[in-house]
Amino acid sequence: MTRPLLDVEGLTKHYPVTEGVLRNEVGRVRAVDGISFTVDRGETLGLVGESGCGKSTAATTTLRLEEPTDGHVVFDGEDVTAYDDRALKRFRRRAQMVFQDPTSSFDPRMSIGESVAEPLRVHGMRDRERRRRIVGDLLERVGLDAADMDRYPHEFSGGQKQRIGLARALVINPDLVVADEPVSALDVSVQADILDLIDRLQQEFGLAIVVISHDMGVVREVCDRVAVMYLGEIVETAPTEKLFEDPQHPYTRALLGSTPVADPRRRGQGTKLTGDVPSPSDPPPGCRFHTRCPEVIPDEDYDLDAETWRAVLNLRLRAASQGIDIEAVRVYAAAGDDPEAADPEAVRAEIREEFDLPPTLPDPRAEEALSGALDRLVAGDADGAAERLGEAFPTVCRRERPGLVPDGTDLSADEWAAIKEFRVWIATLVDADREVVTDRLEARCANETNREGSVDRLAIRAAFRLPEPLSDSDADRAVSAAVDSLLAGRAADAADELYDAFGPLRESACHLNRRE
Ligand SMILES: Nc1ncnc2c1ncn2[C@@H]1O[C@H](COP(=O)(O)OP(=O)(O)OP(=O)(O)O)[C@@H](O)[C@H]1O
Repeated sequence: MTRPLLDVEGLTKHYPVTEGVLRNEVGRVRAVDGISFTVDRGETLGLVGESGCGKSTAATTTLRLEEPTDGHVVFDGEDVTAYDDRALKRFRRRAQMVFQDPTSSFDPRMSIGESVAEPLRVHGMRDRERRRRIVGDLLERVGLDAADMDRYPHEFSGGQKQRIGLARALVINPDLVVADEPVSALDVSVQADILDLIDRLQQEFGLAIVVISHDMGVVREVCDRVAVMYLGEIVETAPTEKLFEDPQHPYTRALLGSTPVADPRRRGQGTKLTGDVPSPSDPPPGCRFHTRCPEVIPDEDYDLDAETWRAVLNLRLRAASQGIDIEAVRVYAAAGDDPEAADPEAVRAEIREEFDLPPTLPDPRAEEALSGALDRLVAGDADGAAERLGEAFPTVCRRERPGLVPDGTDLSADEWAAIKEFRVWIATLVDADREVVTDRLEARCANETNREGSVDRLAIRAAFRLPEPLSDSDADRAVSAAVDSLLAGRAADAADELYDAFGPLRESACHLNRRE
């Protein structure tokens, strides 16, 4: 069977930002903003990215420890987002979470045997001796002693506690474990042991695991596939080796460039990440990474290298956010003399230096625009300067938001997004009988029916925004076959057709990789 255990599609979590006693909503933190990924049985997927990019929120909303704002989570053919309390309790048996800090995740008054056995008790196993047998066996499997079960958390080291945390997650035989930064609170000396243990347990128990980490080294060690997150979005997914050998997204390259690598041949590969992650309550337009991207695409009319273009855009961004304190620059340029009398040329030079801009840009048209903007800045017209820079230095990276496109196909980002939505919708019907499939299909396609009022191929294509034909002929064939199966009420076949054709594909979201 090729269907994944977990199919997450368009998952979104926005936290409201409120103000005043009436708690009026004045904004939203877009912690997770429409991410999609799959996890196969027995597979380890890494979710990697800098702090604050939404990894933990992705985990807690996938497991419905928090309610998602939007999107679907399909687990073994069931829509987790539609579960009632009972179904959710069943799901919690099958999908477990391991937290970063092993110390705070244990009750200091409970022996670790009681802690590990707690999920068994909660889920109804009353026989104490049986619980102790299971716990003893598991403690041994994670490298501790069965006799340790009568000891208390403070008697164990951080690494041992993380082993106990893993035992507790495994005690009710889950199919999926989500481990949030499983080693980042541990001494470097024991991190490798815990990663080895995760690897071993994954094989022994045939688990699907999602490992969340900010550390590329950790995901490389244990993951089969990796999804890279930036500011609430997934920007690239790829099998681990491919991701490290040939990263497609500039953010992945920058993350790799910021990770110390043991292999001297790979040292210095990529560029270091600079600047802070922008706030998820006001993410940049277009590609969210464009404000920091070392490879941000230059306007084609200019002849400027990547570094200079980055420097010009940094000035543009700072000017737009009113972040240039021209009075302070004047004080600096005056070097102890009256700032009001500071030489405008020296002030301009100071700004250029601050932004790593050369004294003259090599492209005359770009130089003209830049010096015009600098003149306005020096004259105290910050708005005019920002406007001039905004007009003169456009980039597609700011103008258009790139969606994920799969490698090796001609699909557009919109087509690929539509296929994933179609697939996850079908995935919730694989166990349904024909009438149910037909009813659901009719409801979904109600606005698209043909003249006779019935659902046909075109109606399904229209309802799921699947153009006919798709830009990629193989993809079109697979989608057509799935549509036919669906019309015949065979949802399981339709799902298989789509998962077979679009198994975990390599994807990335960057204008650089876009086919014209
Ligand atoms: N309950 C909440 N209310 C408002 N904002 C939140 C809430 N929880 C998380 N956030 C914000 O959502 C964003 C994503 O947070 P999240 O913890 O998911 O990121 P992360 O990648 O796991 O980071 P870290 O590794 O630091 O935990 C952050 O900006 C965070 O401040």
